[in-house]
Amino acid sequence: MEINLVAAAGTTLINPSCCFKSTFSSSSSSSSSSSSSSSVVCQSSIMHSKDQISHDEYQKTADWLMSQTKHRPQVAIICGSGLGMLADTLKCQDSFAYSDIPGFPQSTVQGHAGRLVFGELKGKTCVCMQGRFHMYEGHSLAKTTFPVRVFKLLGVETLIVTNAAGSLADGFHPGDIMIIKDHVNFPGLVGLNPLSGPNDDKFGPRFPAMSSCYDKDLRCLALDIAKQQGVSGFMQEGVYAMVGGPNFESIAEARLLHRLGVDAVGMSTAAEVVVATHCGLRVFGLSLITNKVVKSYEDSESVNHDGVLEVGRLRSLTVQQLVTELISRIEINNNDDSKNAV
Ligand SMILES: O=P(O)(O)O[C@@H]1C[C@H](O)[C@@H](CO)O1
Ligand code: HPA
Repeated sequence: MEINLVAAAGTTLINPSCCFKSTFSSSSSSSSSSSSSSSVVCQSSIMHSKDQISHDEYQKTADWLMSQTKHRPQVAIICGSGLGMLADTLKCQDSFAYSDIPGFPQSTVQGHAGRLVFGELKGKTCVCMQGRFHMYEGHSLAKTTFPVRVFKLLGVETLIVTNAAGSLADGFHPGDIMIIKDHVNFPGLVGLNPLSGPNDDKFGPRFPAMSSCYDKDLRCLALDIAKQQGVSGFMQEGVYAMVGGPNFESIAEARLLHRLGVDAVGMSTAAEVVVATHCGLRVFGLSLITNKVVKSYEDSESVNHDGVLEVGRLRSLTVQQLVTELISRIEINNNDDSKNAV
């Protein structure tokens, strides 16, 4: 399938205010003073002690979910912008609005429905986040990654992360699917890390290695599956960089990222993967390339979120078929962490 870059990426910037639901400020709604709203704005930039989440809080959410559904997931999927349809393939669904789940943050971005869906897929029990949390929404990094530790407590062994990303690599095109080989966690490099603060040894070590956080066997398996499904023509493998957003990159920033060896850039994923790797989850990651990042002052195109969502829709079936087949072939150890909670 050929994807028309110009049609897909569009040229009009959307008004960001229309993406924010009223739930954005609900955590501070008990006070209407300006200090309460500024505390929301500051959350993502500084690690406050109030950002710390105790083991009990993760456990309470996991216990609540286990009391509401009989599903005990082995695989968790986080859907990126425009990729929420991955949840629709689950059979025997139990689904929960994030607003009904104790302790869960709220999604505020268009293309992120804000539902947690449990169900069966090709003999595996899965849980799927239809919508993720980003630091630019004002969540602390601990909050953006909150579900990952809950998944661990539910007994999940494998985490599949998907995202929409802009490409920097010269041979990449909108509509390509990039298997994530590694990441550059820009917020983490300057100290904005979900693992900052006291380490919770029950989840993992103080200094976790990140040298093999994207499972090599799963990457090879995905490439094999792509070949079998006849889609290897637009499969890529590369390095994803997480930036804070919400603005897309300036040309100088794009050039910098390109020189650093980044293949695709987005505003999520790396923090989730750091937390998942810390607590011993096996990770597989996919970026759907939704646009080329503008690297030239002569280029008159610009990216916008509607264009990002549109490419998501155009490639949704391919991503769905690839992920479904991957899940069906994942080997499960059946470590029941929901019984032997960490
Ligand atoms: O949740 P992901 O990383 O897929 O979302 C990307 C980054 C921004 O949130 C948005 C920009 O269009 O898409
Ligand atoms: N930059 C950052 N995040 C993105 C992009 C981009 O070009 N496209 C989709 N998410």
